[in-house]
Amino acid sequence: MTATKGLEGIVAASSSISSIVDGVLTYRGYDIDDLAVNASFEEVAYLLWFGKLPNAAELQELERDLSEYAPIPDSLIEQMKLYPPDTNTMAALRSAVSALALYDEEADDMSREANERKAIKLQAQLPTIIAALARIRQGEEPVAPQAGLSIAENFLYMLRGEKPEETSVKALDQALVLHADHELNASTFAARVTVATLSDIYSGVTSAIGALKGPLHGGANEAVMKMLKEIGSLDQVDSFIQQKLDNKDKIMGFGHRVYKNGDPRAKHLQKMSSELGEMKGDMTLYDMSVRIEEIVTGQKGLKPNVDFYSASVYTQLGIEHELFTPIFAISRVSGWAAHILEQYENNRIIRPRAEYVGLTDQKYVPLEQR
Ligand SMILES: CC(=O)SCCNC(=O)CCNC(=O)[C@H](O)C(C)(C)COP(=O)(O)OP(=O)(O)OC[C@H]1O[C@@H](n2cnc3c(N)ncnc32)[C@H](O)[C@@H]1OP(=O)(O)O
Ligand SMILES: O=C([O-])CC(=O)C(=O)O
Repeated sequence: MTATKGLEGIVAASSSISSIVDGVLTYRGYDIDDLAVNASFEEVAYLLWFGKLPNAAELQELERDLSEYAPIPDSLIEQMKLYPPDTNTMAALRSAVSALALYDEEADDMSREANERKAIKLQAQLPTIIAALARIRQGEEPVAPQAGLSIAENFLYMLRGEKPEETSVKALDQALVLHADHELNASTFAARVTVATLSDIYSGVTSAIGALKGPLHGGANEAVMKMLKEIGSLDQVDSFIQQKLDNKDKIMGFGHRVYKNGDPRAKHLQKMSSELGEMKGDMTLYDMSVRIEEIVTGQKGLKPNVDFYSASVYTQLGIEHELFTPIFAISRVSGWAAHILEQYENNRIIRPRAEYVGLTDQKYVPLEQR
């Protein structure tokens, strides 16, 4: 038995949700380039969960359910107020989502119907939790979700306490579409491993949030913004990046396990970053990002992934970097839930083997002789 480090190239599940073939990403057979410019995030969530695009009545019903489930229990808000003020937002989100299960009477109901309902509840409640965590951290009262708003609009509304302008809503909605699912990425795999024991959907999503938090995965978008802040200005980019490359440090937001010729989502985020910069009349972050890309791609052949330009996009939307990875979770919970439902439908416990490389033939030595 020989292990493959990082399971590279191992096909560990069959799935009909999303695919990456020759650098083309599709959700249920629809090219991400098509969905990114045409579909709303709610349509995409429906597509991932139910395998087809919704008709008008189906979409309306989903939007109504999302609005109905968006409020979170008052006692959960009180609990979140007790979290230490400087807590990492992903750690707080992980705890709050785990706690959410305690308030759901059907948390352990394993029927398909109940699990679909819980998928919609989780999708509806994650934005409410994240906006509440952000406001609590600022010393402000959480703003309750407003019925009838899209997920993107409601999130920005709950965050800011006032209705956002159309351009921001559109940009965030498109970013949510782009992040919704991605085959067997680390957090989705974590979710599938967890629920393959027939544990509940909340356990699966809590595991996934833990996996998404790391800087090699979803946490990279926050790391990119920290790097841009540390660099500070366009004229500092060359020396900063060169030093990192010389030290063999990783440049966050670059590289990918599957895409070697570029992440198809990155170009949409780059375009958005440029457009938002132009609208704000400040191209600094965009120009810095483009220069970083020129150097890293030029010298290492590494291309930006989905996390690279999302950092400047979210900053241009006035969002603080502590919320970048949680926003990724707002989108990706749609994909996690789709994979969890798929795993339950055709389940077998996920239990691979390990190649043992430790000591052998050891004999027990009594404590007093050690
Ligand atoms: C949503 C997402 O999860 S997208 C990914 C987000 N993560 C990041 O942006 C973090 C930075 N990137 C990385 O750490 C990696 O590219 C990963 C984790 C995305 C993929 O990892 P792997 O498939 O294991 O690639 P691996 O680390 O083996 O990289 C291959 C080579 O490229 C180098 N490399 C990969 N990414 C980078 C990078 N961002 N900066 C500098 N060098 C890099 C590696 O050091 C390695 O070099 P070597 O062969 O000389 O040792
Ligand atoms: O697929 C991966 O390994 C990481 C990624 O891009 C994602 O989860 O969107």
